[in-house]
Amino acid sequence: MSNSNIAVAIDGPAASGKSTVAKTLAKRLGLIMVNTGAMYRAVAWATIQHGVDPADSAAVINLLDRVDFTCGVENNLSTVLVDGVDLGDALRQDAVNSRVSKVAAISEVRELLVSMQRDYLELGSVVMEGRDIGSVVFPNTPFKMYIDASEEVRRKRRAAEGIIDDPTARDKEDSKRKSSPLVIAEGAVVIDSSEMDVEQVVQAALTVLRERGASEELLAKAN
Ligand SMILES: Nc1ncnc2c1ncn2[C@@H]1O[C@H](COP(=O)(O)OP(=O)(O)O)[C@@H](O)[C@H]1O
Ligand SMILES: Nc1ccn([C@@H]2O[C@H](COP(=O)(O)OP(=O)(O)O)[C@@H](O)[C@H]2O)c(=O)n1
Repeated sequence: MSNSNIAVAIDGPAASGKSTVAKTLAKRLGLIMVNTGAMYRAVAWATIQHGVDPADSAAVINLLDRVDFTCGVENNLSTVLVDGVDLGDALRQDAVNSRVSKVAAISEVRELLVSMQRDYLELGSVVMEGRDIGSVVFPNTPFKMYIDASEEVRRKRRAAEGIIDDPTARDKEDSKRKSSPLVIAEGAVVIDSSEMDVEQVVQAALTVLRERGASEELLAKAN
């Protein structure tokens, strides 16, 4: 890593609880929380906006040159602007859910977004969540976790949010891609959150940081 900022990498399948834990951990430790799924969702959203078939790689790659994707931070949370607009909850809509795996399978899309994700470390220490953070974005960080939960629990958690999305169906579609599929990164600690509440998962994550040598100064903030 280029400076003393640290990266906490949190990966796992859809609706396993990654964003919830990443947000809580980042808030307690005063770190920037980066939601990388929102960036892939932003590209999927742009394909809708511009009438581009998300399965047409050449057309999606061409779109990357025509649309401006800007990542930033607001209140210690990552933001993504598409041609200057923060899309907020529109990124969680059904049409985005059904397109996002297709754009995420395109290597050029991943290269652009991975480079924007790495740039966050210039701004400060981060808790970053996604599918390939420990394996591709920050393979050298010691702070790696894979948050899992059973299919049944994940379906129930997403349904409780009132969102039309079958997280396990999207995972199956994601698993078909050749570049950067979801894997348990080398050295990642697996936390099965099926039977845990949010606080228990956060405590398990803090234990990983402690055991992997995070500074006392950082850990003291969590108390
Ligand atoms: N340990 C947990 N116990 C119960 N519900 C949880 C837990 N972690 C997350 N949730 C809930 O499950 C849903 C999905 O969590 P989220 O953090 O969005 O998952 P992901 O980022 O992995 O897709 C949210 O409604 C969240 O409040
Ligand atoms: N690092 C990442 C993050 C998300 N993604 C893609 O983006 C989609 C949406 O990610 P997300 O994190 O918003 O999804 P949820 O886990 O919230 O359902 C995933 O299904 C993947 O197709 C990815 O390929 N790599």
